[in-house]
Amino acid sequence: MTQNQLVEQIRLKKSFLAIGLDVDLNKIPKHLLETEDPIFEFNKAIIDATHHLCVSYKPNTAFYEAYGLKGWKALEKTINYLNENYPEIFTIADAKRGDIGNTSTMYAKAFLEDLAFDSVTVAPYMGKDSVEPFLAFKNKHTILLALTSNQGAFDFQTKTIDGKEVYKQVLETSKTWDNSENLMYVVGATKAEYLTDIRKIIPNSFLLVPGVGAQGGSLQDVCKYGMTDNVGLLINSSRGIIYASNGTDFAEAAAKNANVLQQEMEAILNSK
Ligand SMILES: O=c1ccn([C@@H]2O[C@H](COP(=O)(O)O)[C@@H](O)[C@H]2O)c(=O)[nH]1
Repeated sequence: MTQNQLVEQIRLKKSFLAIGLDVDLNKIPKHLLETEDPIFEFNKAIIDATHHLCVSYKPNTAFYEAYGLKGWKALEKTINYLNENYPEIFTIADAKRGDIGNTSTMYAKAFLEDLAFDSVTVAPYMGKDSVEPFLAFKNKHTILLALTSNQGAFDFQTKTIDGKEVYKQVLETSKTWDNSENLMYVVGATKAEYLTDIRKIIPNSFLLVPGVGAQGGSLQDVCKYGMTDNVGLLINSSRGIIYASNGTDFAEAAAKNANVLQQEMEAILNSK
């Protein structure tokens, strides 16, 4: 999917919501555990109930890898279900990969070619030759960790080296890499006050913004400081939506919570 197609979907649905599919078998409704593939059944019900309210789904691969082969199969079924039934949805494999070049190429093939996600999250720590293999995939997107939502972001990302914060160096340097037009960036909703500075460096790039909901980030603040003429934001909420209920009404309850965020987004878009 191209970025223009993503913007079209945002305008059509009046939503820039990315729903996180972080499936924990200890948290899903008990009746699903009796089915052959509880993770997929959970995802399918959530997707069918919420697809009209969001433009993206973001499975965090940790929640699938933790269940071994069964988890990986459920991830494959989930992305195939999305690509077959809702091809207009922008899909994100939140895998946070990155390694020496030939290994990165294999990671990129796994998520962008074999599983056919639209995008994958990548850590910038190993630099240019670890990220460019992901950027080489046409009409696919590499979402680089810039300033993350967790407390540990202050350990390295905000530290100053040679007079500039590390996260700013990540943003500036990554713009010089081959196929950098395929880059998007992760910026945590809990760091909204940094967005003014971030937008000075990457005025038009799409940002994936996790941290609204369970982590306490503010949608209003993120939009105030980070929104562009093309919206430029994908706001992620995972636990706050998918675990709205652990009863038989779980999908309906998830849709209710997603609807609250979509309505807020619509109001913000209408006010621009
Ligand atoms: O800086 C980051 C980068 C990634 N994440 C991931 O996003 C979701 C957030 O889930 P919530 O339940 O809405 O808190 C999860 O998959 C994280 O691993 C992040 O939170 N912060």
